[in-house]
Amino acid sequence: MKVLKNEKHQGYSPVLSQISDNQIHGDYKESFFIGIEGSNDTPFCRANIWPNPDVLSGWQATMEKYHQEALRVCKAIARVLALALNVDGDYFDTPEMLGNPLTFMRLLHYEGMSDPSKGIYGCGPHSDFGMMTLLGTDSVMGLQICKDRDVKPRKWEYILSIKGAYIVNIGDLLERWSNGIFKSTLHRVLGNGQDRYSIAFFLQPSHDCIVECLPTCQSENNPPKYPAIKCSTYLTQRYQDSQVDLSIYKK
Ligand SMILES: O=C(O)CCC(=O)C(=O)O
Ligand SMILES: [Fe+2]
Repeated sequence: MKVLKNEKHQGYSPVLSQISDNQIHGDYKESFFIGIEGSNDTPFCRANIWPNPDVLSGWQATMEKYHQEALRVCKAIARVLALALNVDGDYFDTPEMLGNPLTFMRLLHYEGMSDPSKGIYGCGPHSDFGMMTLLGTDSVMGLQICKDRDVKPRKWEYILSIKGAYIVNIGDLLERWSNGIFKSTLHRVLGNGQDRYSIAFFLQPSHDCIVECLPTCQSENNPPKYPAIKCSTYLTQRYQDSQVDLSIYKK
């Protein structure tokens, strides 16, 4: 499974290779990243790296099916979110918005014991960058959320995993779109010494989508809090900020 990752972060990432905002150590997790297939010069798209089918037969097809179904679920949730924001249910269903979404999937394995006082985490505190994340977890506790990131000291609450249910995290681009009506969820993962496995499916708008405050989320007394930004510009910046120098793994 340890197919080396490439510069576009596809494939396997070892423990300590990813770092969240304001963290000293990397995360105590290993992961396998599956992005969208594309030609090498398309930003955010690249041929995925798959394990040898002789070793894991049928794995690629299973992952591709999961990817397709997770996208279907996210698009259905996007319709509910649109109605909640007082725009048409199909508001996000345009080619510019969710027509060619930048969807990424990360299969995660956590290990070891976290110690937040020493900055040691399974996954350090962060919010996801995109529109929303569909998270499937096993029954090992670990995920915590902070409902109000501005209250200090921060209060962290465990999220129980419910068999057969997904956790949906609001991402930063949806916070921008909704002018802060939907707040992106600050979350982290603590290791408790047990192995923990999860699958995160990240939904991000189309590459050239301009994410700007929805007409229904602003008024004279409530002007847009964030400037309009192109999805790819925003994501490039956020991904660059969260990666440890990849060159150390290219031996
Ligand atoms: O594993 C989890 O429960 C959370 C994963 C996560 O937050 C992420 O990969 O962004
Ligand atoms: Fe996350």
